[in-house]
Amino acid sequence: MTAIEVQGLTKRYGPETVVDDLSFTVEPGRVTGFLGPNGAGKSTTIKMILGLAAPTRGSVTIGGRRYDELPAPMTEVGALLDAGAVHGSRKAYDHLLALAVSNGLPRHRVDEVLTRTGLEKVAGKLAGGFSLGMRQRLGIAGTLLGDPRVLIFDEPVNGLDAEGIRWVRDFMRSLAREGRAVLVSSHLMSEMAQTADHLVVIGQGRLIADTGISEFMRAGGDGTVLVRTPDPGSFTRQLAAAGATVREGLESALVVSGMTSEEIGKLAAYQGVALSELTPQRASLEETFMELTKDSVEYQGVV
Ligand SMILES: Nc1ncnc2c1ncn2[C@@H]1O[C@H](COP(=O)(O)OP(=O)(O)OP(=O)(O)O)[C@@H](O)[C@H]1O
Repeated sequence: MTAIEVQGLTKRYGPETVVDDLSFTVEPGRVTGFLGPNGAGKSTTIKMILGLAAPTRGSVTIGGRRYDELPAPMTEVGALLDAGAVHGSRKAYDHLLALAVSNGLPRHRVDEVLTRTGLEKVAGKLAGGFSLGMRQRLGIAGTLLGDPRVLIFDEPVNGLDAEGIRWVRDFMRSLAREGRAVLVSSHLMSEMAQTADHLVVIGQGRLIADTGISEFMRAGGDGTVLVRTPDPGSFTRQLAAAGATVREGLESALVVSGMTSEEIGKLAAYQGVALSELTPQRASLEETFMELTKDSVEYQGVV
């Protein structure tokens, strides 16, 4: 069953339409990256999924029901919007216990989620003394208390160091491997490249792309092929005769468009030309993302 279904979702604040007729689904068993530049409407969408903001139009359901129709929300969806939202004067264990008890969840879940997030040794310490990475783990532990099938994380790696980022990434992937639906928002494509299986990209509240990560990577190819050969001059003429367009790249490399790497390889073999490199060029994911969203960035930098 589709875990999260967003249909025609629209949110206006006064005259501003911050989420504009957005439709997408979040499926179980994969990490869906929810990407968009700052101000694109990601947080507002997540708030509507969680019933924290009312849609102006459209609907969003979790497992077929609106959030406010879920009898025990924490057993169906876990969400972390702001890892800082923890009482600093509470011990990690007590923070989780309070959450569990107030939601009618059994105490043993507290120990289970502490172990799962590697916090068992610091369970008795005050959350106020935690590093950002530890607070993030504590926040994630809280989302797991009800063992939900759907998890939502809003910019979970913001401000974390490399080790913290790696931990969060691996953790999201392990949750998806268990068959859970994981929705993770980010304004950084590079974060998503290593975490997400699927991407939903928005800009100015509108859907820009809803695609598998590998399709997104393929779309990033700009279609050129980098070729190196000891005699670039004569191979350039042969390529041009075969219909390709060739320009000179760095260090006498040839940047060829209009032919695939396979066709170029065959031509070289046919002509008896030695190649020392034959590499299809791809724009980086970050470049593809910037290109896709450039028209929808709220405030363009002025150079
Ligand atoms: N309660 C509100 N009242 C008025 N405008 C709001 C409100 N909440 C958000 N907005 C506006 O809606 C737009 C989208 O904000 P939102 O926080 O959803 O974007 P975002 O994609 O999550 O970006 P960020 O990563 O910067 O949080 C912004 O222009 C923001 O100023």
